[in-house]
Amino acid sequence: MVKFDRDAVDYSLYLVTGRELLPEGKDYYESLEESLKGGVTVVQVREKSIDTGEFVEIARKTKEITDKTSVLQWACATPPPTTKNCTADPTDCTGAAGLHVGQTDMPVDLARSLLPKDTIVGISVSNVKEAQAAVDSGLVDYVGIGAVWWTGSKDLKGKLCLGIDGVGEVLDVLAEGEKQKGKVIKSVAIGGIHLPNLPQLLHGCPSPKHLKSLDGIALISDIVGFTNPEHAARKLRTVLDSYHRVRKDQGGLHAAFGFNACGEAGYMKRSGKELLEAAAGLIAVVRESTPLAHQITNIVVANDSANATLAMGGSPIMASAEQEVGDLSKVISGLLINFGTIKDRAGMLVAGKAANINKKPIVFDPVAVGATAFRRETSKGMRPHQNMRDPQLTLRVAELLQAWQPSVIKGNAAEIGALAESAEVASRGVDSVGSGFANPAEVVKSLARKRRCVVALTGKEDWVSDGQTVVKLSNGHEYLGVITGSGCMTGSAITVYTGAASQSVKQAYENESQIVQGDIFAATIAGILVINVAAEIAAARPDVKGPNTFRSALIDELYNLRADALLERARVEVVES
Ligand SMILES: Nc1ncnc2c1ncn2[C@@H]1O[C@H](COP(=O)(O)OP(=O)(O)O)[C@@H](O)[C@H]1O
Ligand SMILES: Cc1ncsc1CCOP(=O)(O)O
Repeated sequence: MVKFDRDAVDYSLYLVTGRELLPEGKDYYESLEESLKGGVTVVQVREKSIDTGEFVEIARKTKEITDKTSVLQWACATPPPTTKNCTADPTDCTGAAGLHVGQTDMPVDLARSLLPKDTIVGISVSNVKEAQAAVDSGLVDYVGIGAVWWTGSKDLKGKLCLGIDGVGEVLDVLAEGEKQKGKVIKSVAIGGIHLPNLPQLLHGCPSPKHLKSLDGIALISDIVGFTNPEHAARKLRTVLDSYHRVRKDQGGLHAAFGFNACGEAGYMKRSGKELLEAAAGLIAVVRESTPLAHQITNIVVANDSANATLAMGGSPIMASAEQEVGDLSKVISGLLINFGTIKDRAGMLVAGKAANINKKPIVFDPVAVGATAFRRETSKGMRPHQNMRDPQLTLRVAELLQAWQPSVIKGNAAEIGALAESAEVASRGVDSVGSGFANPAEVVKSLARKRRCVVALTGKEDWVSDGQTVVKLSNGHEYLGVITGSGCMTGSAITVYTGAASQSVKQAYENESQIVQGDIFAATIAGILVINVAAEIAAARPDVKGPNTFRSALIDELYNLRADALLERARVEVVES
């Protein structure tokens, strides 16, 4: 048996066996050896429908193979060996280092009483209640949290998929347990995890309250299902290793968010002046790179948003058909998803997923999200639908924020209030009413932490946070409040600027695990400032007599705007960092 320290087990890439998923002609033991070469760190023998004798034989042979490496192997409690040649302890007859039990398998207290002292015991949990029971038992070393997403590898028996938010909630239960009992419970996520959605999981999984992260991922099909499992495991390893490297390099909250605000140097606190300089610097980047801003927006503002995008130096493409947005995603710089008239739900879901996979920033503008239950539910997420098999159907009904990870959420007070589940600010249709939040800095900061993205709250003053720093921006003109679509244009501007920021950093600092790169925070500030400073200049023009002439002048001034004007006029105040 491989010697191991129970507390120092490397759970990072946990392979669950699934012989039924092997490609035709691929031998199980050959596949196993190859996946170990690719960097698997734990193997669990999972056999659900064979006799005990066969189970024991497979588990023993598997162990012979893992024993040639430093990888640990454990057995699965099902089927429990019951033949007279075996004790009821599956690890005893297979030599496994650990035992994994499901909720309907051998109870953990019984397993513990049968097992040698040093055996590792893990249990599957699919909700907060089961996680709490695992903590309360004080008997488990780790939990398998899942299913995260729909999977064909296990009958979920009607249980809800957790989604990334659900994984975070479970991790918070473990973190609370650790605080109270002083016992660390390790965790792996499982179910529907594949190479393309791994960065999304890693980005979103730190728990919202305690920022506790996963210790690893467990998979069947994304390793076993390939003819070259070594290559499959190696690719997963690259993402995992890069994630851990970034966390180590950058430390703290920002690394947990996965945003690379400052390149390899990691997160740096910046003054208002530094942030303004970074934002103003992006004006030239936009003009030089003409970022392609894909916008799924509403019929009311589409024309103004497209013209504003061009005037800023971007290139707009308004496209919402679900059949084309995936393809488009490969060539765009950034994506805007504007709720607006909320008709293109399928397009929004497909485009967002594709943008995450292609590492393009997504700006989410939840227009009037508080106005109707339909909008609220569409933005927030109804997990049951994620169980549905047909991916198209899943995409049509699954909810946006469960389906993809935004880089920026931008909204007025009513919209941000609705997403933050605050009753402080009411909405009237698409507008916000009342005097706003008593503490807007706290609102944007906590929503940024909860949603793991930059949050911008617009209005007379704008508040922007990346979950750590909060800035207040005090430019603009009241005319912006009396033309339609100024908020939507701000969304387009943020898309242009985040797109440019992300694409400009790509060559310089490649990181496999990050969902998006670039100075998303400064780019969000830039997008807001560009609209507001151009508005001030436009409103002061002698030819501007009211909202309609202002609207045309605004496009002109966006076209004429130079970095100097931003540096001179913009008022950026760091209120918290
Ligand atoms: N009274 C105002 N004074 C200055 N700027 C404003 C004012 N109202 C809105 N803005 C600016 O106009 C843009 C749109 O904001 P807002 O009106 O909050 O969006 P929405 O159109 O989504 O309700 C933002 O850039 C914001 O800073
Ligand atoms: C065993 C198990 N438990 C929850 S989901 C699952 C199956 C995971 O398989 P895949 O990685 O192929 O989605």
